[in-house]
Amino acid sequence: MKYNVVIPAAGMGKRMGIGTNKLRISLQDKPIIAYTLNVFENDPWCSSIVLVVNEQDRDFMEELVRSYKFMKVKAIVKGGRERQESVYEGLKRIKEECIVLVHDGARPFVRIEHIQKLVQVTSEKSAAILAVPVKDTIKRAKDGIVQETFDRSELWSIQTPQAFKLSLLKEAYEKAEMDGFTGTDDASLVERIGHHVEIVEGDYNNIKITTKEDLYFAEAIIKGINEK
Ligand SMILES: Nc1ccn([C@@H]2O[C@H](COP(=O)(O)OP(=O)(O)OP(=O)(O)O)[C@@H](O)[C@H]2O)c(=O)n1
Ligand SMILES: C[C@](O)(CO)[C@H](O)COP(=O)(O)O
Repeated sequence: MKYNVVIPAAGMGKRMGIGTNKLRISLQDKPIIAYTLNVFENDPWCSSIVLVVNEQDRDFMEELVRSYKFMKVKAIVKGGRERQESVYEGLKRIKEECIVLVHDGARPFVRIEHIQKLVQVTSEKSAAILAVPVKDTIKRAKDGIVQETFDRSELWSIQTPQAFKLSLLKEAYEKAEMDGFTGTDDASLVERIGHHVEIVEGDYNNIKITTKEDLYFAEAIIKGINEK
């Protein structure tokens, strides 16, 4: 079963606070983005990768793709100001109907078995996302006062990849642009045009590297993988 993937990597890593794109940070001598690309390069189901970058990082990313021999990277595309714009630019490069995945460059530890499970579900249902059950109790608060406590058994922490039939995702992106809607993930754009999105359970190691403490978790995950 084949798919193409768009990898948004054009962020500025503001919450990391190092003044440069966090995806350039090395974990054990390899940049974060190289871990992410490596997963898809090694998945036989992945046909091609569209990598979305910002102009400041273009030379770095091109050199990285060359030196690590990421042969599946077929296009390196200029991103936008928000993640949603970057993904949209990437999607425009994929023309033929297919299953398309969107995966954050900042999630380097996704596993091939979960990607393939996601693709299988998408081939039947057209839209599916990786997620893990929420472990904390989640409350909604206003001005520091709790308003409600959610039923945790219904809550999921949403990850990427998120997978869709290409025409469905493009329709959702076009509609969002027309309506000026911004979501924090790709599935929310598909949900709002009335399409069901399936949850596929992944694992807790598929973290998004967002803030400095995530770098410690990332090192621990790499150590754990190497010890297996
Ligand atoms: N304009 C943007 C913003 C984000 N991303 C990418 O989307 C993914 C998830 O975004 P996030 O973790 O929020 O990354 P940043 O935007 O870099 O971080 P911050 O929000 O802290 O600035 C990352 O791989 C990031 O590079 C992107 O391609 N284009
Ligand atoms: C898409 C996402 O990974 C889902 O968890 C996430 O929402 C993208 O990044 P964010 O900027 O931290 O929301």
